[in-house]
Amino acid sequence: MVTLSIEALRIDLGGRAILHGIDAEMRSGSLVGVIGPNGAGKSTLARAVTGLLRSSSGRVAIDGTNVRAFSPADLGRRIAYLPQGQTVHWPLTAERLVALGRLPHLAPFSAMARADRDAVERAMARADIGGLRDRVVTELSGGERARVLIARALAAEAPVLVVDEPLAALDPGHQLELMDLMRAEAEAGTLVLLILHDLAMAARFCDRLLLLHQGRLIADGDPGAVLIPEYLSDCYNIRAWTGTIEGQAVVLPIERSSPPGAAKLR
Ligand SMILES: Nc1ncnc2c1ncn2[C@@H]1O[C@H](COP(=O)(O)OP(=O)(O)OP(=O)(O)O)[C@@H](O)[C@H]1O
Repeated sequence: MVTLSIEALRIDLGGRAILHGIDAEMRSGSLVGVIGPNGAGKSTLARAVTGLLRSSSGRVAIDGTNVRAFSPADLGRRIAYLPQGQTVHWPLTAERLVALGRLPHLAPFSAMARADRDAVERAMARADIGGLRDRVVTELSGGERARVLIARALAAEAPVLVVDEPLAALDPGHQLELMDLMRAEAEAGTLVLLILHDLAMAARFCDRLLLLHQGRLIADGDPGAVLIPEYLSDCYNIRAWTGTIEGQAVVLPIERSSPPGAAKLR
């Protein structure tokens, strides 16, 4: 069981505040979605959680220890991170790329042990990329490569998994498969922090949503409590239909709504 605490976190970049005093606590076994419009600070939060950014004040801690206090390998065993829109420049096979996910577990210059090879196999099976094993990743389609990168993150078998907008390159079937996989990871005990633009997927699969807007945490709670007309209008400038179809939550943007106080164009 791990506890990830974001405590009064403030991040400044380029001389301005990007995140303003974010507070949230999360535990193993949950699928937490981070949503918010472009530029809200979602990726910045992911980079702070994974120890890549120094906070101006406040901190992110795992079980009480500041993430910035861990060595890279120690932190890599605790948090697996798949950044947004990752590109792969080296012509590695998919299997070799997934194996890179085991690096935090290896002593310098040492070969993978049986346990590492087993973890790579498990990750490839969970991401359903066994058929791509020997393919060169630079020759894969965008969606195939995205699934290989998910497998690399899974191979770390870290208790915390942070994935930044993984759905963009995937077709609808693979989007549902990926969300099922993230759900299964959470049910198996991982704390999954998932940055998402797709509000319907967020509503349907996440246990909890953090809604960011202009670097502030506007709402934190059940999807039903966060995806309400007031927040959707204030943060995204949209009016949306929310409801259920065949028992599944659906959020369907209908039209742009005017920002508060703005004159209507029509
Ligand atoms: N290194 C940087 N220096 C200055 N400003 C930055 C830097 N990185 C990000 N920002 C700014 O911080 C704000 C938040 O960026 P961030 O990437 O966290 O947003 P986001 O919510 O992930 O957006 P998107 O949905 O578009 O990916 C943006 O205004 C961005 O321009």
